[in-house]
Amino acid sequence: MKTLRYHATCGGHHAHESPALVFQNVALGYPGADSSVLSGLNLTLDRGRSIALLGDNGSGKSTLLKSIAGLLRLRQGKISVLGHAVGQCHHQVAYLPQHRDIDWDFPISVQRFVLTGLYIHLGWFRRPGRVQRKAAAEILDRLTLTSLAERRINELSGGQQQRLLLARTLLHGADLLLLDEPFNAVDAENRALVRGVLRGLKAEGKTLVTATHELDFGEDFFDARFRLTDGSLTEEGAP
Ligand SMILES: Nc1ncnc2c1ncn2[C@@H]1O[C@H](COP(=O)(O)OP(=O)(O)OP(=O)(O)O)[C@@H](O)[C@H]1O
Repeated sequence: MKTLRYHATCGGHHAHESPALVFQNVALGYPGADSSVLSGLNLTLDRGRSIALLGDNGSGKSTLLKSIAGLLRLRQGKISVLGHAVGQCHHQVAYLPQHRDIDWDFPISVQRFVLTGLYIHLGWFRRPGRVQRKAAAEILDRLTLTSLAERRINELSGGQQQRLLLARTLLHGADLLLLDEPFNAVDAENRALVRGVLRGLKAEGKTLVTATHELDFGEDFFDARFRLTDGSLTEEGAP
């Protein structure tokens, strides 16, 4: 699968040498709420690594991913993403939201939905060109969605919609991928497919942060596992 490359990067001389992620004493929460969901977060993640975020419902996995994606204002501390302040590197950071966070009744076809993965590169008004359409078609094919390309997104099953979210995330062509439960509603047959795609990303040297309930990825997929409990983050198995 070919990855699209864009001139617009959040480069800078030393940016490519910096870790994928650095959290320094970060606290996260929502406007209007007195208490933070997570606090005292410290983490350094090197490029090319793949980590799991584990934790019960409501423990803050999505909140943590949203903060890295620049969707949540920090209450305290600092997050650096690929050597830049959080929110400055959207070209290189792709976020796969939870299935429930998407308005599936929005009237858009599968094909057009996938192409929204290019929004950050094209803006609202530039149309995708031939190369980009070809890349989108390849990704749909890889996720066995080609036959559904003209369908409305609300005509898909939950598992097909989940693969569609992954397709859009892949088209973004980012170096850092934030995946919020990418196996949600994916059936057994397609699990192998999704697993293969994620393994491919890892082999390409992408950095992956995956919120998951299940360790359905195979033994060696994650380089480290972090658990969110009682508002803090601890590495499992770390001394
Ligand atoms: N938009 C919001 N406004 C206020 N509070 C929120 C918002 N989104 C999440 N929360 C709260 O933040 C806490 C963490 O939620 P979050 O969705 O990050 O957990 P999670 O670990 O991803 O859970 P799940 O496994 O159910 O997806 C919960 O107490 C939740 O109620």
